[in-house]
Amino acid sequence: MGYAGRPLLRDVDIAVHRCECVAVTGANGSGKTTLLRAVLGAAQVLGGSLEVSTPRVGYVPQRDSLASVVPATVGEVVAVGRLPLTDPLRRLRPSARRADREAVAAALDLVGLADRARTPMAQLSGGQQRRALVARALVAEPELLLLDEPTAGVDARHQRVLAEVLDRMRRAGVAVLVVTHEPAALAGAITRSLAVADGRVGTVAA
Ligand SMILES: Nc1ncnc2c1ncn2[C@@H]1O[C@H](COP(=O)(O)OP(=O)(O)OP(=O)(O)O)[C@@H](O)[C@H]1O
Repeated sequence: MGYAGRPLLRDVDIAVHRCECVAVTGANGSGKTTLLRAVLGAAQVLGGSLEVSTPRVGYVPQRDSLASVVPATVGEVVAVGRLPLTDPLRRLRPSARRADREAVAAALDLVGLADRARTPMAQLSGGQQRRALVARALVAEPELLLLDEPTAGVDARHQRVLAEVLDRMRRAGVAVLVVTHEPAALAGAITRSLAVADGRVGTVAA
């Protein structure tokens, strides 16, 4: 896996199954984000094969500079997460629109931003923006959830909430792959750990 034909990670042999929450740790620049981006098709798979067995993929990016500069409210940013679920014709139906609204409200409530739906995204703090991006991934009702440092800049209380949410999703059958520098914060959810170093992905003993 890599960029512009140059490999960053070699001999990657991993599988993430339903009901698992797999943590990926490693030094800055080791290739953790690249691993997630390869799953999304945004980094190159230069050899071998990569199979994603569901179209329902939720993604919490490490940074989303666009989300914080476009003049959109928190509710609108989170609602974008529903788009893959709804074809344009379905979205015209009041019942579908109501389901979308309810999903957005429930996800905002879960991440503690229920009262911020109408606030411009750019007016949220860094940690609040990360929580909104988590909500955006949740409303997609993902079967595979990819998160890139979701606890960075998030206070202890909301880190605990996130760990509970991830654990609940995992138990409900979601496959979770989370890049983190703070595995202790998500210990309640993580079932297995991988470490990226020297261009390779290794298993971390439990
Ligand atoms: N789009 C890109 N094109 C070329 N090289 C890139 C691209 N994105 C990242 N890289 C390089 O790939 C390497 C790994 O980056 P990556 O973002 O995967 O690291 P990381 O392990 O997630 O780091 P961090 O802990 O700092 O987030 C870095 O040297 C980076 O400069």
